[in-house]
Amino acid sequence: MVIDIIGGGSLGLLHAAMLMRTRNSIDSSNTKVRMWTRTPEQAELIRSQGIHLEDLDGRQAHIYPVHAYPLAEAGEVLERTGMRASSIWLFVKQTHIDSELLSQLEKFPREQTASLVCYQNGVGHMEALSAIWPHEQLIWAVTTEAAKRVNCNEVVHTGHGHTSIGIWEPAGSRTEQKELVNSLCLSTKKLLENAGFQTFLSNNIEGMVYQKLLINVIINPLTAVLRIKNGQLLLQEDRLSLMKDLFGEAAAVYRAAHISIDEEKDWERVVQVCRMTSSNSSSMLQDVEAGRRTEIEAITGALIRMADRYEVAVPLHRMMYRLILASCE
Ligand SMILES: NC(=O)C1=CN([C@@H]2O[C@H](COP(=O)(O)OP(=O)(O)OC[C@H]3O[C@@H](n4cnc5c(N)ncnc54)[C@H](OP(=O)(O)O)[C@@H]3O)[C@@H](O)[C@H]2O)C=CC1
Ligand SMILES: CC(C)(CO)C(=O)C(=O)O
Repeated sequence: MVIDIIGGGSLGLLHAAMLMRTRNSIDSSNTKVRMWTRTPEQAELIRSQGIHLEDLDGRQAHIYPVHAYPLAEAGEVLERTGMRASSIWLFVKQTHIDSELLSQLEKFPREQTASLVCYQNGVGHMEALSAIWPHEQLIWAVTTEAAKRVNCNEVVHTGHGHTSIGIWEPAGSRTEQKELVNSLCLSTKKLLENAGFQTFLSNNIEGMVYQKLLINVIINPLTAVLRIKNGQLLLQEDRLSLMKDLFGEAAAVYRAAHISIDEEKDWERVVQVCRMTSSNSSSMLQDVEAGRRTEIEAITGALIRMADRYEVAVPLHRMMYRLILASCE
């Protein structure tokens, strides 16, 4: 089986390296990994030098060889090798999902039953992706693993978490092909577990998405504005009190929108993720530092839109939203 990884950023490089490392050591199955990057330069670098992975204990691994190509050349490359895709894992940001990427994904040579595993934080992307992919084959992956790309072929695993996967069912739709869906989810879980990622199957994946959103609306903008690592949020009373206030506003929105929330457990989860990913720079901080567009629209923006719909006041989240917009070039 071939796994096609789209996006050679922090999480994409981490997953490619961990999947390949498994294959090179214990996995006797025939799993192969192909990487698809935005630029030909990154693909060339990965092909010629492989990927360097620093794991959580500081151990280094050099993964070589790695098949890597620019996504724009997928049609040509796959026609030449005669291998169509069956499991595509998408590691781009919400901000990268534009009409060009959607069209490249739609044209990606693949089996009829191919799944698209989507790792994005925030909400909104599944609706966009369902326009070009059968929703029963769209797998939602919600992860608290953390990674930081240090250059185009080097990545550090900065935090251990867990990954929940499940099928996206848009409101009012029904999943017809239950057997196919189950086997796609099970095979994805097995691949992740073999690679060392703690993974759960969820039949309430939307609930997990909102649980994760609650974590991201607090950690991401705060770390990006304060320019600190996740663990540093817990080291000072003023930061903790800001986190609690942001949590309180978000909880009020969830209650108004009838999204399940357990205030004690969900708050503990936010603190736990800060601890488990303490040395990570959140993905939003990585964007702000690199002068890239952030995912604020899909994270805090989504919460604010929900708050507007249910007429709940969220002044602090509005301020975080404005501060992030103001801190980007
Ligand atoms: N980093 C983390 O610890 C975590 C991240 N997440 C979420 O996972 C998702 C990915 O995050 P992360 O890995 O940090 O993001 P990065 O910004 O590090 O990586 C995104 C990658 O996508 C590539 N890309 C963009 N457009 C295309 C395209 N058209 N074709 C091919 N590749 C493309 C970018 O290429 P280029 O570099 O050339 O621009 C970049 O390498 C986000 O939604 C994030 O919120 C979730 C949990 C933790
Ligand atoms: C889990 C966490 C908070 C790790 O930093 C993340 O989701 C992110 O950075 O976007």
